[in-house]
Amino acid sequence: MIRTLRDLLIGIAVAALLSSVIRSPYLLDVAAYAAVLAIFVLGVSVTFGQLGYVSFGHAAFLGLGAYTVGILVAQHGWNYWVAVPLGILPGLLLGGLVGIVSARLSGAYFAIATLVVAEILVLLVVNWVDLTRGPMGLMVTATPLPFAQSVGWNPQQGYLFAVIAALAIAFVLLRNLRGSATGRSWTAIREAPALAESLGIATVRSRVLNIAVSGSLAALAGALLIPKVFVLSPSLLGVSYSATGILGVILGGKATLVGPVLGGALFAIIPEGLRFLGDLNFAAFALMLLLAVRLLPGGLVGWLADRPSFVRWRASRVGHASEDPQPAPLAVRQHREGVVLEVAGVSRHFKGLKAVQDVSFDVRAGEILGLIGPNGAGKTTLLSMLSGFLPVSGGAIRVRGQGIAGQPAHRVARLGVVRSFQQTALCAAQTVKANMAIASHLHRPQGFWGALLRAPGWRARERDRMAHALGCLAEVGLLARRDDVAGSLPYGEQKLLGVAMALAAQPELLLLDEPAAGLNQVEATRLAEVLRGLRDKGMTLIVVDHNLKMLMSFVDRVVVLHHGVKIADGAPGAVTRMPDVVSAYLGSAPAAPLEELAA
Ligand SMILES: Nc1ncnc2c1ncn2[C@@H]1O[C@H](COP(=O)(O)OP(=O)(O)OP(=O)(O)O)[C@@H](O)[C@H]1O
Repeated sequence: MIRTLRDLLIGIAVAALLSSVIRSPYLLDVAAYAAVLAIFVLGVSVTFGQLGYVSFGHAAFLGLGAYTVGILVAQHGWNYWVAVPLGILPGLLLGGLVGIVSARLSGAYFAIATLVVAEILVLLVVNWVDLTRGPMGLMVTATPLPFAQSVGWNPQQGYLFAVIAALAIAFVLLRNLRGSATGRSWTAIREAPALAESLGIATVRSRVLNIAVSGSLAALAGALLIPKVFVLSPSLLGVSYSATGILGVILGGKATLVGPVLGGALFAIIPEGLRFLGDLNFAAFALMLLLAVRLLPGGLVGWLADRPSFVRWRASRVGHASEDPQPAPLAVRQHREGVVLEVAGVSRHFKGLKAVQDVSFDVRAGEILGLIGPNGAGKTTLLSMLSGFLPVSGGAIRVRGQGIAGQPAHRVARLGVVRSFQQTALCAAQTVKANMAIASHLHRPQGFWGALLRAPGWRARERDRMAHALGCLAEVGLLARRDDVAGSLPYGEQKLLGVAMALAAQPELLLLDEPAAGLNQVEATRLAEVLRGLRDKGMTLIVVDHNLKMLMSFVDRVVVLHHGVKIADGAPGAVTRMPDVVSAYLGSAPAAPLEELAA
C-alpha cells in the first residue's frame, strides 16, 4: 500500500513537473495526445498482451467513454472534469458484457465479436441524432482544470497534467494487478486454459474481469480525448483507433507495461516528427510500422531487453531484490478419516460410444488408488468427470458427501479435487517459479481490490504464497530449477513440475493421469519416490498409469476398467492375478500376475 501510494505520488509529481516546464502550445498538444494514446494502448494491452486476445473493436470503448462524457457536458451541462470519471463506467460495463457474451469464443471469433460491437455502436451513434448529433458531430467544450489557474498553468498545461496523472495512476494500478493472483490468472488463461481451470482459477470470470478492466481504460482515454478533438464524430469508434491500439501494443512490445505506453505515445509523436514529408507523412509511418513488426518481434521494449548492457543492468537489480522466502513444509489438507470420494453408478457416453458405464467405487482418506485398464478403457474420461472437466451422462460423484457432478472444474478444484494432465500442461514460457506462483492461486487468496491497491498485508500474503509454492517444488525435488524457464526442462522434470503445481493447489484428493508416461526408468523411479512421500504425508491419490510395476509398488488398492466397465476392485496383489484382468490386458488366459508380465 505504501509503495503504491509512493508510486502514485511520484507519477503525479512527474505530471506536475512536465506541465510546468512545457510551455509551447504545440508541444503541450502533442504530449497530451501521446499520454491519451498511451492510456488507450495500455487498455488494449490488458486484453491483447496479458490475456492473449486480439480485439479489432477496442475503439468501441474509446468512443463510448468519449460520447458518455460529451453528452453529459454538451447536453446536460455537466462540468467536464466531474464527468470524466463517469466515462469509465460504460467502458467497464460494456467490457463485462463483451466478456460474458464472448465467454466461449476464442481467437478470431473474439476479434470479430469486438468488431461487431464497435460497428453496432457506430450505427447507434450515427442514427441517434437527438443524443449524439449523428454524423454532424457533437461539439463539446471542456472547461479548464479547476485549480490549473491558481498554480499558474494555462488550460493546456492543466489538461496535460490531468492526462499524465491519469496515465501514471493507470500504470501503477495495472502494475499491481499484473503482480497479483489476478494478473497471474490472466497469464495462465493465455498460456494453458485447461491448466488454469484445474488449479481453481475461474477462467470465465477472470476473462470477464480482464476485458472490463481493458474497456475501462480505453473509455478513460476516450473521455480524456475530448479537449484534444473538441468535436466527437462516429469515426472515433472506427477501425482507425482500434488499429492504433493493436499496432501500439505490437510496436512497444507486450511483455511489459512500459511497451504499450511507449507504443501509444509514439503513435502521437512519430507522425508529428514526419511532418516534413508532407503528404507522404502517413505512408512513411506505415512503412516504419511494417518494418518494426517484421524486425522487432518483441516490440521496442523486447528489443531493448535483449541488449547485453540492459541484461547486465537487470541482473544487477535482481541481485538487490529481496531473497525468496524459505520453502514452507508441504501442507496436506488436514487429514480426516472416512470416505473422501464416492463414485456411484457414473457413466459417460459420447454419442453411441459408452466410454464409462455404471462405475462405482469409494476412495478413503489417505488411500492411494491405482486406476488401470488397457488403452481406451475409459480411465481419462473417468478422471475428467471426477475433476469437473466432463459432465457425467449418469450417476453421482460426491466429495466429502457433496455432489460435484455438473460443477465447473475450478469449483471442483476449490473443493479439493485437483488433477494433472496426461500431456504436460505448463505455462512453458514462464519460469518454474512463476508457474508455481500461478498454481498457488488458492493459497491465501486476495480479492481484486486488495490486489489493485496492495492493501495492508499484501506483501506478507505474497511471501507466504511463494513459501508455499517453493515448498511444493521442494517436495518433487525441483527447487534448484526454480529460475529456469519451464519449457526448457527435460520432459521428466516437466511432469514432476505438473505434480508440484497440482500440489500447490492444496488438493485433498490428487488425480494423476499417467504421470510416468514418457519417463525413462530413472525418472519413473524418482516419480514413484515422490508419490510414496505424498502417501506418507497422508495425501489421498488416484493414479492412472500404464507402468504397472511402478504403480503396484505404492498403491493401496486398484480399480480396473475394461471397455468402460469396472471389472475388478481390490488389493494390488489380488487384482493382478484375476483372470479377467490379465485377459483384458493380454486378450488371452493368464500365465502370470500382471505386473510381472508388464515388468
Ligand atoms: N471427447 C471424446 N469424444 C468421443 N470419444 C471419446 C472422447 N474422449 C474419449 N473418447 C473415447 O472414449 C473411450 C475411452 O477413452 P479414454 O481416453 O478415457 O481411455 P483411456 O483408458 O484413458 O485410454 P488411454 O490409456 O489410451 O489413455 C475411447 O474409445 C475414446 O476414443
